[in-house]
Amino acid sequence: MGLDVTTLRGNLNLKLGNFELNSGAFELPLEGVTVLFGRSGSGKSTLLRAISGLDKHTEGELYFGDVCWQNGKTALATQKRHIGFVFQDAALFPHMSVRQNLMYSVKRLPKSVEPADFDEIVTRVGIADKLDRGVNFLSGGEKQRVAIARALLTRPDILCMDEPLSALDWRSKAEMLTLIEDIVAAYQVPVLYITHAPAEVERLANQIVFMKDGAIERIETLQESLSRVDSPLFDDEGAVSVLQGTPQAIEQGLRPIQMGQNTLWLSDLNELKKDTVRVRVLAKDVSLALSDPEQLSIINHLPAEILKIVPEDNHRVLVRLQLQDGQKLFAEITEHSAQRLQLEVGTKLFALIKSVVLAE
Ligand SMILES: Nc1ncnc2c1ncn2[C@@H]1O[C@H](COP(=O)(O)OP(=O)(O)OP(=O)(O)O)[C@@H](O)[C@H]1O
Repeated sequence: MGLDVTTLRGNLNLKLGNFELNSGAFELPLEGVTVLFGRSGSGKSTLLRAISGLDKHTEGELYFGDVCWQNGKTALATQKRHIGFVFQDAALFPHMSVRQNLMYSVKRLPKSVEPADFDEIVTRVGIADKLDRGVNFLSGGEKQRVAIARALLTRPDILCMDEPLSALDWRSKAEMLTLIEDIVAAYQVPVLYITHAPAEVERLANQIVFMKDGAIERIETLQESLSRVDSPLFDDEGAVSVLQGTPQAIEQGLRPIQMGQNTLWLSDLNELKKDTVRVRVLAKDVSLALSDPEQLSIINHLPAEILKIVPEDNHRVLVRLQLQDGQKLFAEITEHSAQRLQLEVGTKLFALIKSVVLAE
């Protein structure tokens, strides 16, 4: 990440039974976490297999920076692409200990690749005290940690994760999300991440590859995709905004999150180790007032300006707002309220936020 972002570009085709992957030409700067998102059967796993060279029927072309990975039917072998894999079921050797599983892949590294720092990785991933345990005696979350450590030990240029959290309970999911953020920051390894869960996308994604019927439909940043009123990331809870801010020390039993000159107050007091956090706000939890409602019990009220007003079904309207620091927020209000407040593009007002949670 940072200065030298490698771009993955190509156009891949792969036929599997009745299914055809025809990605279309794409150019993907590998920075942070790239989520592959789409309905079941849209071809996310197939695209990941084609990118990784795991299917020898892949055709088309693919370049990792200047290095050619696929040219027609000629493909660079998967092990020469320096990719780390983490799948839904950790895929460990069941009769080996954690350490043996890890060493198995370290020993098979090409001589040209220097193994990563074993102790540092197992400590960061949280398995240093489990190295001599048989993997059958690990929980689902622990197995996934081993799979992540195994992948990191090979110093991958890309980490591919195919629904890595889908078999875990909510608590393990939350811990793993924190771990994934941590390893992306610590090792600067770009991640290709498949998930169905919008909450995981909101928490992790820098950019999103939307897949549909075996093709890449579009590639967008998280904020671009959340700015569309028909974003595929919105489920039955409706439109969602993700705001970014800097956590401050707890004050009066609340956690202030600084966003430019304004502050959001969270009731979540868990320790936050990061400089920047993402918070999630449902549009239906945001209402609007023309004057600063200081007397209200709602603590979060931010000055905002209307960018767009979009009529929805059920006599409701979606109002796109810009906050003072430039971040965008959706409010969903009734048509009646919109008329009563005489809202129009450019109106300056206050967004009252009933509920804010950390994205996870
Ligand atoms: N080896 C195979 N032979 C035949 N068809 C296959 C094979 N592998 C996958 N398919 C089919 O290709 C289509 C795309 O599958 P893929 O797993 O890429 O989708 P996906 O978007 O990852 O779905 P999900 O979210 O359910 O995992 C599916 O219809 C699947 O049944």
